[in-house]
Amino acid sequence: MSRFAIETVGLNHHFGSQVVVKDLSLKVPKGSIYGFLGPNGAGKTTTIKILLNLLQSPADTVFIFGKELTNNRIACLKEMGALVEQPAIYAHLTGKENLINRCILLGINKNKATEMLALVGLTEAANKKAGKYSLGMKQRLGIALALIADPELLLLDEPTNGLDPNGIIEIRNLMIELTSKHGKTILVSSHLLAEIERTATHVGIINKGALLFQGTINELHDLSKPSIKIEVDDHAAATNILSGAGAEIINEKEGTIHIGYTGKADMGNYNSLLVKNGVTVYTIGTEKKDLEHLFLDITSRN
Ligand SMILES: Nc1ncnc2c1ncn2[C@@H]1O[C@H](COP(=O)(O)OP(=O)(O)OP(=O)(O)O)[C@@H](O)[C@H]1O
Repeated sequence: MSRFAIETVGLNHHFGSQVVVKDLSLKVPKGSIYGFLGPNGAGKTTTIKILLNLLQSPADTVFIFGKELTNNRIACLKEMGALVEQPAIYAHLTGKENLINRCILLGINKNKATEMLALVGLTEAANKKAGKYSLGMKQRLGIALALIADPELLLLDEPTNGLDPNGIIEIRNLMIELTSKHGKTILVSSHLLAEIERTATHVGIINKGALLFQGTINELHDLSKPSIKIEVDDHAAATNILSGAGAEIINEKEGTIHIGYTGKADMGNYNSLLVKNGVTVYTIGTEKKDLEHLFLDITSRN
């Protein structure tokens, strides 16, 4: 059995002469929340549509739980639930009726509707017309619809787009619950790293259809080069002393200096050197580039 819920092997896709997905090899581990990141137009939605077989792919390029997609279309689709673009919701029906409707279509026991409403936190709004739902509630109903046939894998295309901070937190918590309590695997796309940084266990970053980074969220964190931030009473004197000692000055202003990190021992040495030379050190510590900047750095490379 494959340890990946999704694996693509050198996947390509083009619209006319525009190459939209370029030699893409995704590896989405089972049980992960995989943040599929990239700026607008990077090729995320196109990739998700390929995974769902809504767009064609060549044989032996897409594998869902180890099964080749084009030869096992139905078996693969049974493993997947998806929310791509707007959820297909009947506005004149209640949330519950929307779910019951889907149960009837799929030949699933209607009780599943109540279970799904509870899972996505819509029990109290079950009998309200879906057209009157807030955007966040509509997204949650969309996720409930995607989950109704109990798929192992959920593909969510920018599910927090347009939501307020509360709505974002609700979707975030729902994703964590679905993986931790229900053993699902989730691929969630976003153009904002900050939005999925706290939930994703793994990250794939694409731009112009090409994969620029793939790994765990910790591996992404490790990529950001740390610096040492020092707060002092006299930054001009401190800068002289530090550069004289060979430190790489990254920037300095109003009592704060950033220098390149070269190890813990050096940090101690810089501290005593400053103190010995009459500079008061208020704080000294390491600081990492925040992930949003790292994301911008990575995506501006190609
Ligand atoms: N049906 C289509 N026909 C022609 N070009 C398309 C089609 N669908 C998408 N594209 C183009 O493919 C590129 C990738 O689009 P895609 O929607 O996959 O990007 P995305 O990463 O999901 O972006 P966004 O975050 O804006 O949704 C874009 O340049 C887009 O204009």
